[in-house]
Amino acid sequence: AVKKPSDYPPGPLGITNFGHIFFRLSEINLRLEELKKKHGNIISWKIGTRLFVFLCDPKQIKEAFQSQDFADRPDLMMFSLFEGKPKLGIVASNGIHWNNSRRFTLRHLKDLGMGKSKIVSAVQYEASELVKEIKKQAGTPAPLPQALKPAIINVLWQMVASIRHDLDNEEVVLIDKLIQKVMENASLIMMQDFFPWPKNILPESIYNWLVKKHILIEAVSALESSLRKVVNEHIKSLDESNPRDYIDEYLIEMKKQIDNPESTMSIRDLITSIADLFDAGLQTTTATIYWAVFYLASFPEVQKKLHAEIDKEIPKGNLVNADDKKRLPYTEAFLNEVLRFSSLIPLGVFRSVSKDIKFGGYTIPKDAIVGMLAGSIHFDPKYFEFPNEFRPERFINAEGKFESPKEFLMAFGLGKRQCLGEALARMELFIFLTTMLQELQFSVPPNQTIDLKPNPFPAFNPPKFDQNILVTVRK
Ligand code: HEM
Repeated sequence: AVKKPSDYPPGPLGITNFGHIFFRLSEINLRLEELKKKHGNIISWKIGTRLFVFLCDPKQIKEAFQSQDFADRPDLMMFSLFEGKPKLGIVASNGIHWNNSRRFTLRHLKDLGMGKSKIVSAVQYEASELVKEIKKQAGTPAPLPQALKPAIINVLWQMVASIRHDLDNEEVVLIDKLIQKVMENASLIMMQDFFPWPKNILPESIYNWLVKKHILIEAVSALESSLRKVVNEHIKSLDESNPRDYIDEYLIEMKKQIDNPESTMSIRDLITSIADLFDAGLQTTTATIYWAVFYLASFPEVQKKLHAEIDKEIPKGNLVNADDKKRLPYTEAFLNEVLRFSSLIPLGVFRSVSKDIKFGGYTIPKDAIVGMLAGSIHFDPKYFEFPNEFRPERFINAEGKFESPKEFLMAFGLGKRQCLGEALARMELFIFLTTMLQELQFSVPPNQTIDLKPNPFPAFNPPKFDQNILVTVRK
């Protein structure tokens, strides 16, 4: 438990109890807006046994998140599916474990912009297969096809393990089903993170029953064993002179490092890193593509400009390449506006401080959980004019070129732990959406509406996925 120092940042008094947080977690953004008005740019808020500090000012967020002092992740179950200490993989690990896993993975992702990247080819292929699937529902109002998620999963599997499934193959969504199962129980996992005290007063079996521990254990061990199977197959078929993918490269590097006492590489770390890539890369990319399609349908004048730009630069029948972006400033502006307007991760991904830190005139105590109000900044007229309007033009400068206000658009976080998949995600969004727009038009079905409010979910803004959309094949 965190002690409150006398100069801790201002915030609501007392401890926010379980009932409040359990039922109102999805309204946490609204509550934070109120707190910001009342207390200023650095707020502290005790939720259960943990002290949260939320940063609201872009300059301060930048200063904090870029410094090593704020580079840790808190020790929360919600970040790491696999138990054990120290935490392995990328998302939940800290210190040398994090440093090594992040560096290795970034190196693997580095040549995404290049013409011959295997991952780019995989994205192009999945995009064209997906367009075929979407065409099947032309003329009939229906939700976007199930195939969208398998297409994104295939890209990740190609990169990690050179695996591809047909978009209607059940096996491809297995990994998604397992992650979903864990997510469905997110509030119970959070209860264990923030309200561990019942553990001390209840018999262990009753506590475990209450938090449905068996569901979590089952899902996590199924996930682990399916990833282990893939890794074992790679160990058997590895040809060191011809690495196929992320797993092969990891195995080769691990062997090279075998006598290095600083090495943190292990099969368990590899499996955790793969789970992290799926966990961090799947829901996020899928949800953003859904948002983009709902905006296209809702703002037809924007879609018209996109069609015009794409028809001129990369007409139907031409493969879209990662570096075509330069020739499509409006498309690039649209994608950035999608990221702003959806603000998928409105509070960032929590960080923590490993010692007491003096910051902004306050002390942020060791082990405090630090979030940032990215979503609120995205809708602040100080940083984005007419923030409630969907306006890709805001990112186009006087010369007609794309220009991003990098310091205010925080969709991928920033600093030391900035999204490691940002380049991959941006490339996927660009190729998927441009390929779709070459051939398709999206609209709101007659006499129906599309709700652009997110599905209520704590600290995550997914769209209402099941809404109908009308697809027309372009002539
Ligand atoms: C539109 C899609 C995506 C969004 C909006 C997004 C957003 C984010 C955000 C906000 C963070 C936290 C950064 C911070 O702490 O400052 C993050 C971290 C991360 N993301 Fe993404 N992400 C996306 C796609 C992806 C993809 C495709 C991958 C990889 C396959 C990925 C892998 C990761 C990893 C591994 C981390 C943890 C980095 C670390 O702790 O060092 N993300 N992402």
